[in-house]
Amino acid sequence: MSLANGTRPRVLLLGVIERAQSAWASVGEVADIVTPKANNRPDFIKESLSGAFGGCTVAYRTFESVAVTGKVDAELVRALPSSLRFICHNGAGYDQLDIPSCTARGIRVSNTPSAVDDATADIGIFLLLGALRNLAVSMTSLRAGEWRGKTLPALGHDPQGKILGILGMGGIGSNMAKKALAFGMKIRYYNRTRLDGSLEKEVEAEYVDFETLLRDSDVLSLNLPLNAKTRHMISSKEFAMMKRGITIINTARGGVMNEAALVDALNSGQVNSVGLDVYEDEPRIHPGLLENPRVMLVPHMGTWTVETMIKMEEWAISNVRSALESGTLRSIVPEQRDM
Ligand SMILES: O=CC(=O)O
Repeated sequence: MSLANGTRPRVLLLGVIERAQSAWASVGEVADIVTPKANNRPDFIKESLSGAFGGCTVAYRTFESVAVTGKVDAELVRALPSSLRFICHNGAGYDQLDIPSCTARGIRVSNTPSAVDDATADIGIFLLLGALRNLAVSMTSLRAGEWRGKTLPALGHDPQGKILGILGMGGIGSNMAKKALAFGMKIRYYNRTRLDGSLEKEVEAEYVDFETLLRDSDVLSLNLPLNAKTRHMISSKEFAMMKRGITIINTARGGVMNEAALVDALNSGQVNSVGLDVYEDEPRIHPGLLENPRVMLVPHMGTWTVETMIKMEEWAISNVRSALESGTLRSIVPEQRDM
């Protein structure tokens, strides 16, 4: 493939391709791959402004590349080469990217929506069962040679017959609903838009308003994207409306829930137990969560499986190919659908 002026297209690689080597090699056949030398944001910005990435039309980025570039915010977007037209993000959640800034610069962004559904819902179910059973402490005490611990852990709870409230019924939420049905849970959900009747039937879920979801749920699972509207959607006021002793699962993004308010709600007993894969300021974790035996913690590993990693990388790479070959994206983010 060559551009009108006879040169090969250039693709900027931000992060590492872990598994989908052959799919990535197919990009290398048609484009020159450029990788930054910088390993921190100031150096990356300097390198970019020096013209090192000039001519790149497409960038592929991973969630972890934020450690080098920082967030793709207005400042970073300004520093990117003026040739850049597409950013193909490997991940479902794209809150690391400031979409309005990308749109203003004419940069289209894609994510990898349904590729993550199974693995994320699986870790959601793992956290749900683990939090209901208070397994965090006994798993740690066993490894410390103390069997069930110095004091007996509190008895856990069964999922059967409990109401699982799903906040955000997209691909992950509905996948989780189907899996929770196998554990005998009753599903309620709240979503910006109600599912169509057949999908609602398939997941056997009852649509309720936000407040009813908070009031009725025995377990609440957060499955919605983080954006300006959803930041701190669950905070002190919402905890106060919940059933006393609720269990909360978050595999979405930490910022959807106010972590300091969560610690208070755990300390007061309003929230009985929590299962978390995501945190407000990763990799920092609120000490009140680390100290609390009723908190089950996983370090953002919802999609951390060989199969899902391959699916996600291949999906993101298919966006790179599509951008190079036809100037379109397979899965542009919803905010840019009209672009
Ligand atoms: O957190 C994982 C993802 O957004 O894909």
